[in-house]
Amino acid sequence: MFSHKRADFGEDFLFGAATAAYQIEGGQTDGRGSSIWDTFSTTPGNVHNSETGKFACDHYNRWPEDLDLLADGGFDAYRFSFAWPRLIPEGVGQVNQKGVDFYDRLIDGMLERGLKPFATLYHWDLPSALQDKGGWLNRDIADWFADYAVMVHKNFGDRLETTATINEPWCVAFLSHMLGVHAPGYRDIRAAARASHHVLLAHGTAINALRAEGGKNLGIVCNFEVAQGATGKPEDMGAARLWDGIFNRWYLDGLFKGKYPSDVLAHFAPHMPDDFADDMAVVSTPIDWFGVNYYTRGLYEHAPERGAFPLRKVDGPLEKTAIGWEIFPEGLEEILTRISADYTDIPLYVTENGMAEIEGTDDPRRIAYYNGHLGAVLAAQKRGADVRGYFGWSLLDNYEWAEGYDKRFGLVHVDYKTQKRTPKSSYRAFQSLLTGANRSR
Ligand SMILES: N#[N+]C[C@@H]1[C@@H](O)[C@H](O)[C@@H](O)[C@@H]2O[C@H]12
Repeated sequence: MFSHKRADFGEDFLFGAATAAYQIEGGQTDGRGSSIWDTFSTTPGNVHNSETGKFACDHYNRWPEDLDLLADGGFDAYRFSFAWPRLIPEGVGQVNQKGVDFYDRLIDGMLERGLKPFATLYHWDLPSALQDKGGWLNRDIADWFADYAVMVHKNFGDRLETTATINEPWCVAFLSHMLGVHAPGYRDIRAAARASHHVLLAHGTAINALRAEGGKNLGIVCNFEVAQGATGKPEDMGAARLWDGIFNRWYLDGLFKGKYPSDVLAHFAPHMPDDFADDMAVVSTPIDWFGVNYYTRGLYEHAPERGAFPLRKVDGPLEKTAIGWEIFPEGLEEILTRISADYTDIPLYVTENGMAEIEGTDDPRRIAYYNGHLGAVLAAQKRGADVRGYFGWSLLDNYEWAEGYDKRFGLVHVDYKTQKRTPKSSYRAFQSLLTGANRSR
Protein backbone atom coordinates (compact mmCIF):
# COMPACT_ATOMS: atom_id res chain seq x y z
CA MET A 1 0.00 0.00 0.00
CA PHE A 2 1.05 3.66 0.01
CA SER A 3 3.20 5.21 2.72
CA HIS A 4 1.13 8.39 2.75
CA LYS A 5 -2.07 9.40 4.48
CA ARG A 6 -4.87 11.24 2.72
CA ALA A 7 -4.67 14.08 5.25
CA ASP A 8 -1.03 14.70 4.29
CA PHE A 9 -2.21 16.38 1.07
CA GLY A 10 -4.54 18.89 2.66
CA GLU A 11 -8.22 18.87 3.55
CA ASP A 12 -9.58 19.94 0.15
CA PHE A 13 -7.10 18.01 -1.98
CA LEU A 14 -8.86 16.02 -4.71
CA PHE A 15 -7.97 12.52 -5.84
CA GLY A 16 -9.21 11.28 -9.17
CA ALA A 17 -8.55 9.03 -12.10
CA ALA A 18 -8.40 10.06 -15.73
CA THR A 19 -9.44 8.72 -19.11
CA ALA A 20 -10.04 10.03 -22.64
CA ALA A 21 -12.96 9.45 -24.99
CA TYR A 22 -11.19 7.78 -27.90
CA GLN A 23 -9.20 5.52 -25.59
CA ILE A 24 -12.17 4.00 -23.75
CA GLU A 25 -15.55 4.77 -25.37
CA GLY A 26 -15.79 2.65 -28.51
CA GLY A 27 -19.39 3.37 -29.48
CA GLN A 28 -18.75 4.35 -33.08
CA THR A 29 -22.50 4.63 -33.59
CA ASP A 30 -25.51 6.82 -32.80
CA GLY A 31 -24.42 9.61 -35.09
CA ARG A 32 -20.79 9.89 -34.00
CA GLY A 33 -18.70 11.31 -36.82
CA SER A 34 -15.29 10.10 -38.01
CA SER A 35 -12.16 11.30 -36.18
CA ILE A 36 -8.55 11.55 -37.32
CA TRP A 37 -7.75 8.61 -35.03
CA ASP A 38 -10.28 6.42 -36.85
CA THR A 39 -8.44 7.05 -40.11
CA PHE A 40 -4.90 7.14 -38.67
CA SER A 41 -5.35 3.83 -36.80
CA THR A 42 -6.79 2.04 -39.83
CA THR A 43 -3.86 3.17 -41.97
CA PRO A 44 -1.31 0.30 -41.97
CA GLY A 45 1.94 0.98 -40.12
CA ASN A 46 0.67 3.70 -37.81
CA VAL A 47 -0.46 1.65 -34.82
CA HIS A 48 0.88 -1.52 -33.15
CA ASN A 49 -0.96 -4.50 -34.66
CA SER A 50 -3.12 -1.94 -36.54
CA GLU A 51 -5.31 -1.79 -33.43
CA THR A 52 -8.04 0.85 -33.30
CA GLY A 53 -10.39 2.44 -30.76
CA LYS A 54 -13.42 1.02 -32.54
CA PHE A 55 -14.52 -0.90 -29.45
CA ALA A 56 -11.86 0.07 -26.84
CA CYS A 57 -13.35 -0.51 -23.36
CA ASP A 58 -16.97 -0.16 -24.56
CA HIS A 59 -17.33 2.68 -22.07
CA TYR A 60 -20.11 4.06 -24.26
CA ASN A 61 -22.26 1.22 -22.91
CA ARG A 62 -20.46 0.31 -19.67
CA TRP A 63 -20.03 3.79 -18.18
CA PRO A 64 -22.25 3.06 -15.09
CA GLU A 65 -19.92 0.24 -14.04
CA ASP A 66 -16.88 2.43 -14.61
CA LEU A 67 -18.35 5.26 -12.54
CA ASP A 68 -19.09 2.71 -9.80
CA LEU A 69 -15.42 1.72 -9.83
CA LEU A 70 -14.46 5.36 -9.27
CA ALA A 71 -16.96 5.74 -6.45
CA ASP A 72 -15.99 2.43 -4.83
CA GLY A 73 -12.35 3.44 -5.00
CA GLY A 74 -13.13 6.53 -2.95
CA PHE A 75 -12.12 8.94 -5.69
CA ASP A 76 -13.42 12.49 -5.49
CA ALA A 77 -13.29 13.34 -9.20
CA TYR A 78 -13.26 11.90 -12.68
CA ARG A 79 -11.21 13.46 -15.48
CA PHE A 80 -12.85 12.55 -18.79
CA SER A 81 -12.98 14.03 -22.29
CA PHE A 82 -15.79 14.91 -24.67
CA ALA A 83 -15.49 13.39 -28.14
CA TRP A 84 -15.90 16.36 -30.49
CA PRO A 85 -17.06 14.12 -33.37
CA ARG A 86 -19.73 12.57 -31.12
CA LEU A 87 -21.19 15.98 -30.32
CA ILE A 88 -20.67 17.75 -33.65
CA PRO A 89 -20.03 15.01 -36.26
CA GLU A 90 -18.72 17.40 -38.92
CA GLY A 91 -16.84 19.50 -36.35
CA VAL A 92 -18.94 22.57 -37.06
CA GLY A 93 -22.67 23.01 -37.50
CA GLN A 94 -25.22 20.27 -36.76
CA VAL A 95 -25.21 18.90 -33.20
CA ASN A 96 -25.76 15.16 -32.65
CA GLN A 97 -28.47 14.93 -29.98
CA LYS A 98 -27.60 11.32 -29.16
CA GLY A 99 -24.11 12.52 -28.34
CA VAL A 100 -25.49 15.21 -26.07
CA ASP A 101 -27.73 12.61 -24.42
CA PHE A 102 -24.75 10.31 -23.76
CA TYR A 103 -22.73 12.96 -21.98
CA ASP A 104 -25.83 14.17 -20.12
CA ARG A 105 -26.24 10.66 -18.68
CA LEU A 106 -22.51 10.31 -17.98
CA ILE A 107 -22.20 13.63 -16.15
CA ASP A 108 -25.40 13.10 -14.18
CA GLY A 109 -24.04 9.67 -13.28
CA MET A 110 -20.90 11.27 -11.88
CA LEU A 111 -22.89 13.75 -9.83
CA GLU A 112 -25.20 11.02 -8.48
CA ARG A 113 -22.08 9.19 -7.21
CA GLY A 114 -20.49 12.30 -5.72
CA LEU A 115 -17.80 12.48 -8.41
CA LYS A 116 -16.67 15.94 -9.54
CA PRO A 117 -16.61 16.13 -13.38
CA PHE A 118 -13.23 17.38 -14.62
CA ALA A 119 -13.85 17.76 -18.35
CA THR A 120 -11.42 18.03 -21.26
CA LEU A 121 -12.82 19.48 -24.47
CA TYR A 122 -10.16 18.08 -26.78
CA HIS A 123 -8.17 14.91 -26.21
CA TRP A 124 -6.90 14.39 -29.79
CA ASP A 125 -9.95 13.02 -31.65
CA LEU A 126 -10.38 15.84 -34.19
CA PRO A 127 -13.39 15.43 -36.49
CA SER A 128 -12.13 14.15 -39.86
CA ALA A 129 -14.20 16.80 -41.64
CA LEU A 130 -12.05 19.48 -40.02
CA GLN A 131 -8.87 17.66 -40.97
CA ASP A 132 -10.19 17.79 -44.53
CA LYS A 133 -10.07 21.60 -44.14
CA GLY A 134 -6.47 21.53 -42.88
CA GLY A 135 -7.06 20.70 -39.23
CA TRP A 136 -4.50 22.31 -36.92
CA LEU A 137 -2.75 23.85 -39.93
CA ASN A 138 -5.76 26.07 -40.64
CA ARG A 139 -6.01 29.18 -38.46
CA ASP A 140 -9.81 28.91 -38.65
CA ILE A 141 -9.58 26.01 -36.18
CA ALA A 142 -9.43 28.59 -33.41
CA ASP A 143 -12.99 29.65 -34.21
CA TRP A 144 -14.18 26.10 -34.92
CA PHE A 145 -12.84 25.03 -31.52
CA ALA A 146 -14.28 28.06 -29.69
CA ASP A 147 -17.72 27.38 -31.18
CA TYR A 148 -17.49 23.75 -30.06
CA ALA A 149 -16.39 24.86 -26.58
CA VAL A 150 -19.39 27.18 -26.27
CA MET A 151 -21.72 24.38 -27.39
CA VAL A 152 -20.32 22.15 -24.62
CA HIS A 153 -20.64 24.96 -22.09
CA LYS A 154 -24.28 25.64 -23.01
CA ASN A 155 -25.20 21.95 -22.68
CA PHE A 156 -23.08 20.85 -19.72
CA GLY A 157 -21.24 23.83 -18.21
CA ASP A 158 -23.55 24.15 -15.22
CA ARG A 159 -22.51 20.69 -14.01
CA LEU A 160 -18.76 20.69 -14.70
CA GLU A 161 -16.29 21.24 -11.84
CA THR A 162 -13.55 22.34 -14.22
CA THR A 163 -13.09 22.56 -17.98
CA ALA A 164 -9.76 22.09 -19.76
CA THR A 165 -9.57 23.26 -23.36
CA ILE A 166 -6.81 21.06 -24.75
CA ASN A 167 -5.00 17.97 -23.48
CA GLU A 168 -1.24 18.07 -24.12
CA PRO A 169 -0.84 20.67 -26.90
CA TRP A 170 2.71 19.34 -27.48
CA CYS A 171 1.22 16.01 -28.54
CA VAL A 172 -1.45 17.72 -30.66
CA ALA A 173 1.22 19.75 -32.47
CA PHE A 174 4.81 18.44 -32.31
CA LEU A 175 4.25 14.69 -31.78
CA SER A 176 1.55 14.68 -34.48
CA HIS A 177 3.00 17.13 -37.04
CA MET A 178 6.80 16.99 -36.57
CA LEU A 179 7.39 13.43 -35.41
CA GLY A 180 4.40 11.83 -37.14
CA VAL A 181 3.79 9.42 -34.26
CA HIS A 182 0.18 10.46 -33.67
CA ALA A 183 -2.67 11.52 -35.93
CA PRO A 184 -2.65 13.08 -38.47
CA GLY A 185 0.94 11.74 -38.84
CA TYR A 186 2.78 14.68 -40.44
CA ARG A 187 6.58 14.83 -40.40
CA ASP A 188 7.03 18.45 -41.44
CA ILE A 189 8.57 21.38 -39.57
CA ARG A 190 6.27 23.90 -41.26
CA ALA A 191 3.22 21.92 -40.25
CA ALA A 192 4.64 21.56 -36.73
CA ALA A 193 5.31 25.28 -36.37
CA ARG A 194 1.81 26.22 -37.48
CA ALA A 195 0.10 23.58 -35.39
CA SER A 196 2.21 24.59 -32.37
CA HIS A 197 0.81 28.10 -32.65
CA HIS A 198 -2.74 27.33 -33.75
CA VAL A 199 -3.31 24.89 -30.89
CA LEU A 200 -2.55 27.65 -28.36
CA LEU A 201 -4.48 30.24 -30.37
CA ALA A 202 -7.47 27.89 -30.31
CA HIS A 203 -7.06 27.49 -26.54
CA GLY A 204 -7.03 31.25 -25.91
CA THR A 205 -9.88 31.92 -28.34
CA ALA A 206 -11.99 29.29 -26.59
CA ILE A 207 -11.18 30.68 -23.13
CA ASN A 208 -12.38 34.12 -24.24
CA ALA A 209 -15.54 32.66 -25.80
CA LEU A 210 -16.29 30.65 -22.64
CA ARG A 211 -15.72 33.68 -20.42
CA ALA A 212 -18.22 35.60 -22.54
CA GLU A 213 -20.75 32.86 -21.73
CA GLY A 214 -19.95 32.99 -18.01
CA GLY A 215 -17.55 30.06 -18.07
CA LYS A 216 -15.64 29.42 -14.82
CA ASN A 217 -12.82 27.17 -13.62
CA LEU A 218 -11.20 27.14 -17.04
CA GLY A 219 -7.74 25.77 -17.71
CA ILE A 220 -5.51 23.75 -19.99
CA VAL A 221 -3.52 20.52 -19.49
CA CYS A 222 0.10 20.36 -20.64
CA ASN A 223 2.58 17.49 -20.46
CA PHE A 224 6.05 17.96 -19.09
CA GLU A 225 9.32 16.06 -19.14
CA VAL A 226 12.49 16.86 -17.20
CA ALA A 227 15.15 17.12 -19.91
CA GLN A 228 18.73 16.40 -18.77
CA GLY A 229 22.03 16.19 -20.65
CA ALA A 230 23.20 12.66 -21.43
CA THR A 231 26.62 13.94 -20.35
CA GLY A 232 27.89 17.18 -18.81
CA LYS A 233 29.36 18.21 -22.13
CA PRO A 234 28.14 21.68 -23.20
CA GLU A 235 26.70 20.34 -26.45
CA ASP A 236 24.66 17.69 -24.66
CA MET A 237 23.49 20.16 -22.05
CA GLY A 238 22.53 22.40 -24.94
CA ALA A 239 20.54 19.58 -26.51
CA ALA A 240 18.64 19.10 -23.25
CA ARG A 241 17.96 22.83 -23.05
CA LEU A 242 16.59 22.85 -26.58
CA TRP A 243 14.30 19.89 -25.82
CA ASP A 244 13.15 21.66 -22.67
CA GLY A 245 12.22 24.53 -24.96
CA ILE A 246 10.38 22.36 -27.45
CA PHE A 247 8.53 20.25 -24.88
CA ASN A 248 8.06 22.56 -21.89
CA ARG A 249 8.89 26.24 -22.45
CA TRP A 250 7.01 26.69 -25.74
CA TYR A 251 3.79 26.16 -23.79
CA LEU A 252 4.76 27.70 -20.45
CA ASP A 253 6.23 30.85 -22.02
CA GLY A 254 3.40 31.11 -24.55
CA LEU A 255 0.59 30.62 -22.05
CA PHE A 256 1.99 32.56 -19.08
CA LYS A 257 4.45 35.09 -20.57
CA GLY A 258 2.77 35.78 -23.88
CA LYS A 259 5.88 35.00 -25.95
CA TYR A 260 7.51 31.94 -27.40
CA PRO A 261 11.04 30.96 -26.33
CA SER A 262 13.64 32.42 -28.69
CA ASP A 263 15.73 29.25 -28.89
CA VAL A 264 12.81 27.25 -30.29
CA LEU A 265 11.51 30.13 -32.38
CA ALA A 266 14.94 30.26 -34.05
CA HIS A 267 14.07 26.93 -35.63
CA PHE A 268 10.36 27.55 -36.17
CA ALA A 269 10.47 31.20 -37.27
CA PRO A 270 10.66 30.68 -41.07
CA HIS A 271 7.56 28.48 -40.85
CA MET A 272 5.36 30.35 -38.39
CA PRO A 273 2.05 31.86 -39.53
CA ASP A 274 2.31 35.50 -40.59
CA ASP A 275 1.75 37.98 -37.75
CA PHE A 276 1.65 35.21 -35.09
CA ALA A 277 3.06 37.72 -32.60
CA ASP A 278 -0.21 39.64 -32.82
CA ASP A 279 -2.00 36.58 -31.37
CA MET A 280 0.04 36.27 -28.20
CA ALA A 281 -2.36 38.26 -26.01
CA VAL A 282 -5.06 35.72 -26.93
CA VAL A 283 -2.71 32.77 -26.45
CA SER A 284 -1.89 34.01 -22.93
CA THR A 285 -5.47 34.80 -21.91
CA PRO A 286 -5.55 34.30 -18.12
CA ILE A 287 -6.84 30.92 -16.90
CA ASP A 288 -8.07 29.73 -13.52
CA TRP A 289 -6.01 26.56 -13.04
CA PHE A 290 -3.29 24.63 -14.81
CA GLY A 291 -3.09 20.88 -15.42
CA VAL A 292 0.28 19.10 -15.29
CA ASN A 293 0.73 15.67 -16.90
CA TYR A 294 4.00 14.06 -15.89
CA TYR A 295 5.47 10.62 -16.54
CA THR A 296 9.23 10.62 -16.85
CA ARG A 297 12.50 12.38 -17.62
CA GLY A 298 14.60 12.29 -20.79
CA LEU A 299 18.37 12.28 -21.37
CA TYR A 300 19.50 14.11 -24.53
CA GLU A 301 22.69 14.38 -26.54
CA HIS A 302 23.77 16.66 -29.36
CA ALA A 303 23.09 15.07 -32.75
CA PRO A 304 24.13 17.43 -35.56
CA GLU A 305 22.97 14.98 -38.20
CA ARG A 306 19.36 15.25 -37.02
CA GLY A 307 18.59 18.37 -39.07
CA ALA A 308 16.16 20.98 -37.75
CA PHE A 309 16.46 19.95 -34.11
CA PRO A 310 20.01 18.53 -33.62
CA LEU A 311 19.33 16.31 -30.64
CA ARG A 312 18.63 12.70 -29.75
CA LYS A 313 17.10 11.05 -26.69
CA VAL A 314 19.35 8.39 -25.19
CA ASP A 315 18.56 5.40 -23.01
CA GLY A 316 18.89 6.13 -19.31
CA PRO A 317 20.02 3.84 -16.46
CA LEU A 318 16.96 4.06 -14.21
CA GLU A 319 14.26 1.41 -13.79
CA LYS A 320 11.81 1.67 -16.68
CA THR A 321 8.11 1.03 -17.22
CA ALA A 322 6.77 -1.29 -19.91
CA ILE A 323 6.63 1.63 -22.34
CA GLY A 324 10.36 2.23 -21.78
CA TRP A 325 10.06 5.41 -19.69
CA GLU A 326 12.43 5.86 -16.76
CA ILE A 327 10.79 6.06 -13.33
CA PHE A 328 11.89 9.49 -12.01
CA PRO A 329 9.48 10.86 -9.39
CA GLU A 330 11.86 13.69 -8.49
CA GLY A 331 10.96 15.14 -11.86
CA LEU A 332 7.38 15.75 -10.80
CA GLU A 333 8.54 17.75 -7.78
CA GLU A 334 10.89 19.71 -10.05
CA ILE A 335 8.22 20.49 -12.64
CA LEU A 336 5.58 21.53 -10.09
CA THR A 337 7.95 23.80 -8.17
CA ARG A 338 9.35 25.29 -11.39
CA ILE A 339 5.90 26.19 -12.72
CA SER A 340 4.88 27.61 -9.36
CA ALA A 341 8.09 29.63 -8.92
CA ASP A 342 8.65 30.83 -12.49
CA TYR A 343 5.28 30.98 -14.21
CA THR A 344 2.07 31.14 -12.21
CA ASP A 345 0.50 31.05 -8.76
CA ILE A 346 -2.86 29.70 -9.94
CA PRO A 347 -3.89 26.28 -8.60
CA LEU A 348 -2.14 23.30 -10.16
CA TYR A 349 -3.56 19.82 -10.64
CA VAL A 350 -1.54 16.76 -11.53
CA THR A 351 -3.99 15.73 -14.22
CA GLU A 352 -2.10 12.62 -15.34
CA ASN A 353 0.56 10.43 -13.78
CA GLY A 354 0.94 6.67 -14.01
CA MET A 355 2.84 3.82 -15.60
CA ALA A 356 2.44 1.08 -18.15
CA GLU A 357 2.79 -2.61 -17.44
CA ILE A 358 2.17 -5.36 -19.96
CA GLU A 359 -0.37 -7.52 -18.15
CA GLY A 360 -1.73 -8.74 -14.84
CA THR A 361 -3.79 -7.50 -11.93
CA ASP A 362 -1.12 -7.67 -9.22
CA ASP A 363 1.00 -4.61 -9.86
CA PRO A 364 3.45 -3.82 -7.03
CA ARG A 365 5.64 -1.78 -9.37
CA ARG A 366 2.70 0.51 -10.13
CA ILE A 367 1.99 0.91 -6.41
CA ALA A 368 5.63 1.91 -5.88
CA TYR A 369 5.43 4.30 -8.88
CA TYR A 370 2.35 6.03 -7.52
CA ASN A 371 3.77 6.12 -3.99
CA GLY A 372 6.92 7.84 -5.21
CA HIS A 373 5.06 10.41 -7.29
CA LEU A 374 2.56 11.14 -4.54
CA GLY A 375 5.60 11.83 -2.37
CA ALA A 376 6.80 14.26 -5.05
CA VAL A 377 3.48 16.11 -4.84
CA LEU A 378 3.89 16.45 -1.08
CA ALA A 379 7.45 17.70 -1.51
CA ALA A 380 6.30 20.26 -4.08
CA GLN A 381 3.53 21.44 -1.76
CA LYS A 382 6.09 21.91 1.00
CA ARG A 383 8.12 24.06 -1.41
CA GLY A 384 5.14 26.31 -2.07
CA ALA A 385 3.44 24.80 -5.11
CA ASP A 386 -0.34 25.16 -4.81
CA VAL A 387 -1.18 21.62 -5.90
CA ARG A 388 -4.91 21.01 -5.43
CA GLY A 389 -5.37 17.53 -6.82
CA TYR A 390 -3.94 14.38 -8.39
CA PHE A 391 -5.38 12.13 -11.11
CA GLY A 392 -3.95 8.70 -11.79
CA TRP A 393 -3.61 7.72 -15.44
CA SER A 394 -5.66 5.73 -15.99
CA LEU A 395 -8.83 4.36 -14.43
CA LEU A 396 -8.92 1.55 -16.99
CA ASP A 397 -6.46 -0.26 -19.21
CA ASN A 398 -7.25 1.35 -22.52
CA TYR A 399 -6.21 2.13 -26.11
CA GLU A 400 -2.71 3.54 -25.77
CA TRP A 401 -2.72 5.35 -29.12
CA ALA A 402 0.07 4.17 -31.46
CA GLU A 403 1.03 1.50 -28.89
CA GLY A 404 -2.39 -0.14 -29.20
CA TYR A 405 -3.69 -2.16 -26.24
CA ASP A 406 -0.52 -3.91 -25.03
CA LYS A 407 0.71 -1.07 -22.84
CA ARG A 408 -1.64 -1.14 -19.87
CA PHE A 409 -1.86 2.00 -17.69
CA GLY A 410 -5.04 1.06 -15.81
CA LEU A 411 -5.76 0.87 -12.12
CA VAL A 412 -8.39 -1.56 -13.34
CA HIS A 413 -7.57 -4.45 -15.70
CA VAL A 414 -9.73 -4.84 -18.80
CA ASP A 415 -10.13 -8.16 -20.59
CA TYR A 416 -10.83 -6.83 -24.07
CA LYS A 417 -12.42 -10.11 -25.19
CA THR A 418 -15.07 -10.03 -22.46
CA GLN A 419 -14.78 -6.38 -21.32
CA LYS A 420 -14.53 -7.70 -17.76
CA ARG A 421 -13.11 -5.12 -15.35
CA THR A 422 -10.84 -6.37 -12.52
CA PRO A 423 -9.39 -3.91 -9.97
CA LYS A 424 -5.63 -4.24 -9.68
CA SER A 425 -3.71 -4.09 -6.40
CA SER A 426 -2.84 -0.49 -7.28
CA TYR A 427 -6.59 0.31 -7.31
CA ARG A 428 -6.82 -1.30 -3.85
CA ALA A 429 -3.92 0.87 -2.70
CA PHE A 430 -5.82 4.02 -3.69
CA GLN A 431 -9.00 2.62 -2.17
CA SER A 432 -7.17 2.07 1.10
CA LEU A 433 -5.63 5.55 0.98
CA LEU A 434 -8.96 7.18 0.18
CA THR A 435 -11.44 5.12 2.21
CA GLY A 436 -9.34 3.22 4.70
CA ALA A 437 -10.79 -0.02 3.42
CA ASN A 438 -10.27 -2.57 0.66
CA ARG A 439 -13.70 -3.36 -0.71
CA SER A 440 -15.72 -3.31 -3.88
CA ARG A 441 -19.43 -3.17 -4.51
N1 LIG B 1 1.56 7.43 -23.27
N2 LIG B 1 0.86 7.54 -22.51
C1 LIG B 1 -0.04 7.58 -21.46
C2 LIG B 1 -0.95 8.85 -21.54
C3 LIG B 1 -1.93 8.78 -22.73
O1 LIG B 1 -2.68 7.57 -22.69
C4 LIG B 1 -2.86 9.99 -22.57
O2 LIG B 1 -3.94 9.94 -23.52
C5 LIG B 1 -2.10 11.29 -22.79
O3 LIG B 1 -2.89 12.34 -22.29
C6 LIG B 1 -0.71 11.27 -22.15
O4 LIG B 1 0.26 10.57 -22.81
C7 LIG B 1 -0.12 10.10 -21.65
